[in-house]
Amino acid sequence: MTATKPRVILLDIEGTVCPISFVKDVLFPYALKALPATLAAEWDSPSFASYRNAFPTEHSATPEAMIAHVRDLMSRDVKISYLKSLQGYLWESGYANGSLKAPLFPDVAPKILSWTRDDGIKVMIYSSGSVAAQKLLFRHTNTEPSDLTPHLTDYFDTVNAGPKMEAASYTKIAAAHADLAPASEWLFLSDNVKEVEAAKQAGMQSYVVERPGNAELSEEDRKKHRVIRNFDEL
Ligand SMILES: CSCCC(=O)C(=O)COP(=O)(O)O
Ligand SMILES: [Mg+2]
Repeated sequence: MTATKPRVILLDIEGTVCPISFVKDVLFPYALKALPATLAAEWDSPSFASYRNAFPTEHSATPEAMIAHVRDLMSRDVKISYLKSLQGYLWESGYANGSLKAPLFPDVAPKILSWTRDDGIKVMIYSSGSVAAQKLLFRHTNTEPSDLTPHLTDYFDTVNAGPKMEAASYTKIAAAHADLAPASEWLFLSDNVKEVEAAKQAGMQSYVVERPGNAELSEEDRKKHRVIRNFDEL
């Protein structure tokens, strides 16, 4: 474990609990494939209005304009909240019909279970993916049990917490559960060095997670931050 044993562990998703390739090569193509039929069926439906109205007007005047904009954003992996909300909506059917299942790294589910059951640690999620998308992913994993949501205390995204590279977002998250622990007893785990730096600035403990398929870390990153390859190292 860490110097001061954490009472809350805050987990990033992509590149930390599951491979980046699941997001880029499975989830993104699923959303792009589902988009035209979804827009054809639901363009004027009240239940789709919040997703459509969240887009800038120039990109939501017609289904074709929206499809072109979504394609462009996804090709550049832009993590903007109106895209993330729409993606979560498009993935619902895939998780429901079993064609999507989140491939967690093998150490992830056992550690979430032992942290919460044996160590009394609360586990929460902070991802650029929408809270709705986070819940879908953890409800439909490749592990046993498949649904890990009963073991997760809370979920944060760029809407309810703010950008992941800003210290203020981590301060806001810690403040939302100030009854559990001060920021110094939170541990944030992420593949993104800039996110780790922001969490540390906010007073949290934070380590870089190096998983297969992640971006290379520089020697400087390795000197500045503790790097783990597996949650069993904690
Ligand atoms: C919540 S599932 C989809 C993941 C996603 O869209 C994403 O952008 C993940 O980013 P993260 O902050 O978890 O690295
Ligand atoms: Mg990540």
